[in-house]
Amino acid sequence: MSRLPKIKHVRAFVVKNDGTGGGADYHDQGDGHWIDDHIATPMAKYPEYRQSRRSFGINVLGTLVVEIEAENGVVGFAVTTGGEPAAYIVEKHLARFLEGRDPSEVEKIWDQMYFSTQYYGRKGLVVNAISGVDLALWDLLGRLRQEPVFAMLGGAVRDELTFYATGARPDKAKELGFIGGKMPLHHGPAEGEDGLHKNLAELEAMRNACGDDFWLMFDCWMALDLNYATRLAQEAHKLGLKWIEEALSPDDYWGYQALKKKAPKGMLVTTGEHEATRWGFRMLLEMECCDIIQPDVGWCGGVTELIKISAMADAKSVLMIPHGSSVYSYHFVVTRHNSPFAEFLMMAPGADEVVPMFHPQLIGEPVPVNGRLKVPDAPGFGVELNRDIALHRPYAR
Ligand SMILES: C[C@H](O)[C@H](O)CC(=O)C(=O)O
Ligand SMILES: [Mg+2]
Repeated sequence: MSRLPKIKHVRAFVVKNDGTGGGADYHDQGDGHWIDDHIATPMAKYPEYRQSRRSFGINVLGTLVVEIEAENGVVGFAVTTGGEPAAYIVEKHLARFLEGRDPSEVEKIWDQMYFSTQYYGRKGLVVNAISGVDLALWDLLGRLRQEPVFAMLGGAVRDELTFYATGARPDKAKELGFIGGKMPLHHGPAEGEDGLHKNLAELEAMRNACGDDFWLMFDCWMALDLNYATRLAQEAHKLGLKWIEEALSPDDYWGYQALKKKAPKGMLVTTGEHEATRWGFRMLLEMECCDIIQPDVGWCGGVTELIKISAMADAKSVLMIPHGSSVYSYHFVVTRHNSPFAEFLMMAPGADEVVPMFHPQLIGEPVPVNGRLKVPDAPGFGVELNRDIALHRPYAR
């Protein structure tokens, strides 16, 4: 019988971007930021949506903040994306499966959240909302038990995390001590041979700047077709590209299966950032679609689901390197042998300095120094919600 206080209240907030950065909705940045500068996307076949991802609405959702308060006043929280529609789902649908319940019932609560929404959910926004609640629940549990989340997950298997950086300046990432640099792909199939050559020229410039041993990767953000991805992989292999990421639509399991067979020997095929749940990842793993899966713990179903996804990958000797998600990833990665390094998203506009990934929403968000980080051992995820930001609760009950 658990001695924990019961859950009293679940609250969902949205955050107005005050212009200092998108926080969990990291694509919600101002003009001139590298993350919105002519990046290849599935929408780039329409010239009017090619230059900026904000032009087609990449930032419409915004951040979701979930708070879960226990009867003794202790509050756990999490931030992810999903904004107002996710806040609606949390308050109007999911909260009922938590309020009045024992916070240690993570499995039962997850199961009820997922199967009660399955008829309109399964992936995307609804699983984002479930992930936010699940992360807030793990944060609350950690605070009630006075343990960091990584300890509740079985404990750290290494002393510190090692990071690669995602951003437009791998040369700067190298100077800052990262083990590799993942570059956004700037040109997709609609920009033809000229675009392909520009992509390769950028890679070559970074290879020359970074030297032969530094990892360089391309993030293709679902923008390519199989033919283009295969050509890019073959040409980029000559320049030592380590992996080609999310080249195709997340729904095209067959395409990924073919790409993995066609990619040059030694080049890794990675994907999964926009995949969700154990069932989605089972498809990627059983169809042998990739060498590394990249679930985002704030989108794939939270920690409770990532435990299952990670175990499946481990059994198949596939690495699991989560996408972004700051502390929510770090607490998981440090506990798993098949997650030997982590991603750090460079949120400085020029990708040339290390700033907190979810700024300004978290207080105490740790950042890598010299490409390394010891995961803080404060209770829960070890961060606090910045209450100076404009929080708004649209569906208060
Ligand atoms: C750089 C990518 O287009 C995207 O914004 C981030 C991402 O996919 C990743 O960090 O991985
Ligand atoms: Mg990516």
